[in-house]
Amino acid sequence: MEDLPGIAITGASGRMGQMLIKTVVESKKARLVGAIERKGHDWVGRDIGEAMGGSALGVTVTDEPLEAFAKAQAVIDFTAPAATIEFAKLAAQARAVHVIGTTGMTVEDIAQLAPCARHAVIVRAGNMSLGVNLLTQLTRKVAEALDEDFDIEVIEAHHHHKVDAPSGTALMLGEAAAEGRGVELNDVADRGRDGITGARKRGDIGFTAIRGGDIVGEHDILFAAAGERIVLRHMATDRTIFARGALKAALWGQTQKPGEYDMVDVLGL
Ligand SMILES: NC(=O)C1=CN([C@@H]2O[C@H](COP(=O)(O)OP(=O)(O)OC[C@H]3O[C@@H](n4cnc5c(N)ncnc54)[C@H](OP(=O)(O)O)[C@@H]3O)[C@@H](O)[C@H]2O)C=CC1
Ligand SMILES: O=C(O)C1=N[C@H](C(=O)O)C[C@H](O)C1
Repeated sequence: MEDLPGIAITGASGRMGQMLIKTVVESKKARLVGAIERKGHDWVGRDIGEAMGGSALGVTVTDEPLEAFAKAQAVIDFTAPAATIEFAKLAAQARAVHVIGTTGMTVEDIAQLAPCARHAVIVRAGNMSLGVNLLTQLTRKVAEALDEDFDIEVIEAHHHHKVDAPSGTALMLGEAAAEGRGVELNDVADRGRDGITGARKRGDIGFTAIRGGDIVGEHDILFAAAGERIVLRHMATDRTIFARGALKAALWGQTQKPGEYDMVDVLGL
């Protein structure tokens, strides 16, 4: 057991934080060594298992990330952009693999990860599931095969707590479609329509975000032309798919050189 890679989970009380803790505890390939919450959180100082309403797991929730990261071989982080940038610096200091599921990061945020990746492995993806990462490959292929007679729209739906839009997954799919077309997503993305928008611009890649109830995550890539439509779809019904992918990335990262990677690298797609 002591030989298994130790995993620390940030944002331990969050929807993904709790799912990750369960996934690591149930895994035979890793052990839970840290649970981190922010200063002032009422879980700090409590056993993480008990705080989650179950039996004790022998790991006390801490608000000292560096101490926790120093005991870990990997940090799995599904929190918020500002927190993730700070955690990246600390994970690099601790030479721990940093698996980042956090979405809503700007280009400037992402640029701040590069110096950290000189010292530690970073695996970052807007979606850690096998299905979505396979779908990015399919999206690229379909976009490559079709010309601009086919309008591309990415439509995503998530629960009403989600704070960022378009989702990280929608942006991954949009990037894949743009790559397939041989264009820069930034040049063609249409991210918000309201009022008199004018007719759709040929070659644009549109994004629509639906928010409601407890939808875990649904993504359609629509290729619409005169007289026909193709829809590629992924539907997540359980967050374990993201947690399992993140744990796989944490274990995969143990044997990699420092640098920035994504789930396509991890899954070998
Ligand atoms: N890549 C993927 O496969 C997936 C990515 N996600 C992404 O993961 C992230 C988290 O999602 P979810 O679990 O639903 O969100 P939650 O709001 O349930 O959890 C977020 C956690 O992060 C903590 N946190 C937020 N800001 C800070 C901070 N500045 N310092 C320390 N801790 C902080 C929160 O603490 P507090 O409650 O105190 O604010 C909370 O515990 C989102 O960006 C989401 O899009 C989600 C699912 C899959
Ligand atoms: O916030 C979520 O819940 C999810 N976020 C990720 C995203 O932004 O794409 C992944 C998944 O869809 C769930």
